[in-house]
Formats: sequence, C-alpha cells, structure tokens
Amino acid sequence: MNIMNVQNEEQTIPHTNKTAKMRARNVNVYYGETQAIKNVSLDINPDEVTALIGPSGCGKSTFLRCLNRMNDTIPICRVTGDISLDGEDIYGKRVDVVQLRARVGMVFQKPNPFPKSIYDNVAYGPRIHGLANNNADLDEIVFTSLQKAGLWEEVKDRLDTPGTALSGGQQQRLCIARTIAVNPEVILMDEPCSALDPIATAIIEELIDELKGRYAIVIVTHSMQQAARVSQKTAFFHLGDLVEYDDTVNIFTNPREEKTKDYITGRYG
Ligand SMILES: Nc1ncnc2c1ncn2[C@@H]1O[C@H](COP(=O)(O)OP(=O)(O)OP(=O)(O)O)[C@@H](O)[C@H]1O
Repeated sequence: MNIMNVQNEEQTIPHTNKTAKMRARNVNVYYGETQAIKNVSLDINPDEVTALIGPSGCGKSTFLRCLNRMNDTIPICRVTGDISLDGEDIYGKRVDVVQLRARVGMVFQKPNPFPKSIYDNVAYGPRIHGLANNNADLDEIVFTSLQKAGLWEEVKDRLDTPGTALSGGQQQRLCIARTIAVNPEVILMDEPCSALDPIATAIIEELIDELKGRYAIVIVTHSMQQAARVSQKTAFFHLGDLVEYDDTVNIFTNPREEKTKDYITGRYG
C-alpha cells in the first residue's frame, strides 16, 4: 500500500476505511543551512503503532519532533510543509502549542521524571490543564494513568516518594503515565527503551502493545527487532528521505526498495 500520494488529500487512507490521525505532506526540516528531512509525506493511523527506522542521523527524531512541534524549541530549526492532526494544521497561527503537546504527547529516550513525588509527576499535567475538579478526581486520574502504564501495583504504597528513586524501567513507565494523564490522542516515543535493560525493555514493549488500540503511537527505534515486534506500520528513513513506508510485515519480509533491503539485512546502518 502506497499512501504517499500527495495528490490525494482526502482524510481516508487508500485501501482501508481508516482516517489518518496525523498527516504529513511535503515536510522539509532545516537546521540552519542543512536539510535534515526532505519532502516527507506520511500518514499516522489512529489505532496502530508506526515505527520510524533508519541509520543514525537519517532524521527519525527530527521528523518525530515535527509531530508535536518540539522542533520549535531549537532556534536554528525550520520546518516547511503541512502537518495536520484530525485534519487541522498543527502549525497554524491559532494553535496553542501547550494544548497540542497534550494531544500529541512525548516520551523521551532517557526517562526524565520531574524531581517530584510519583503522585505529583502524574498529577502535574492534569493540574495545569485543569482536568480535575477536585482531589478525588485527581486521585482517580493518577490511579488510572499509573494502571494503564502498568506501574500501579509497584508504586501504590509509595506515591509520596520521588519519581527519580524508581528504577530506569519504572521511571520510563512513570513518564508514560505522565503522558497518558492528559488524555493524549497520539504518543510519540523517541527510542524509549535505549536506556533500559532487556527485562525493562520487554515490559515497555508489552505496554506499547496494550496501549496501541487507545492511542496512535509513533516510535523511533534503532532496533529492527523492536520495530518488528511492536509496530504495524514501518517507515524507513535514509539521509533525510522517506525511502519506504508500508505494513511492518512487508518492510521486513518483502521490501520494495533496494535500500530498505540493504538496511534490514544489515548491509549498513
Ligand atoms: N539540534 C540540532 N542542531 C543541528 N543539527 C541537528 C540537530 N538535531 C539533529 N541535527 C542533524 O539532523 C540530522 C538528523 O538528525 P536526527 O537526530 O533527527 O537523526 P536520527 O535518525 O534520529 O539519528 P539517531 O538515530 O542517531 O538518533 C543529523 O545530521 C543531525 O546531525
């Protein structure tokens, strides 16, 4: 299935009855004079995990950061093209970026809990977005978010202890709970397991699998095995180009492009 048809601007994804959650069209990203992303068009499906793979420096993280305007925080970075969320331009003048980043949440490579209690890490977003009417509401949000992130049983008796005192894998699940707490529609994950041991990695992968029906998930990973395990769609980037985007099973068993074949068979990268 080739959905990179920029002429087709309808929201429905060809050959499916699905509507794209996010749609990128002709996206270019520059750091000063250097172009890091070249004319990339890609759809993000609502109830699937999309993996972004490719050799180091190919632009995976740069593209990911376009999806919730994290690149706005890099002064030399310039983005052109169109990116929409539910058909609405996320780079539009009236877009509230704080609101956008709640709808399109992000989990980073290194777990980065706030220097606050476990409870306050999760409650922080709902508090600033005014999502709870009272303390009981907030308790409920914290409970549900920690439960969805698969962390509740491990922390329920120590919600007052610092988030930073948890293990790396638990900290990453705390960051996922923090993201979930503000009801995102899309979750971006930038190599979320790269700082974790194999057991913590397996737990996060299981969690991604559980979350996939509820959120559109986009994950950058260096591990092709991880992409194959957790994603339904895979986008292969090379030197800023989107070389191939397809069902994950096709990318890993029957890629159309020579470059993809070379990468997945370990010839470079
Ligand atoms: N803040 C920045 N300032 C200048 N150039 C940058 C910046 N961030 C990334 N780049 C450049 O943009 C290109 C793409 O980088 P990016 O980090 O998006 O690639 P990546 O595929 O995610 O790499 P990796 O797998 O190593 O994390 C690289 O050439 C990189 O040097």
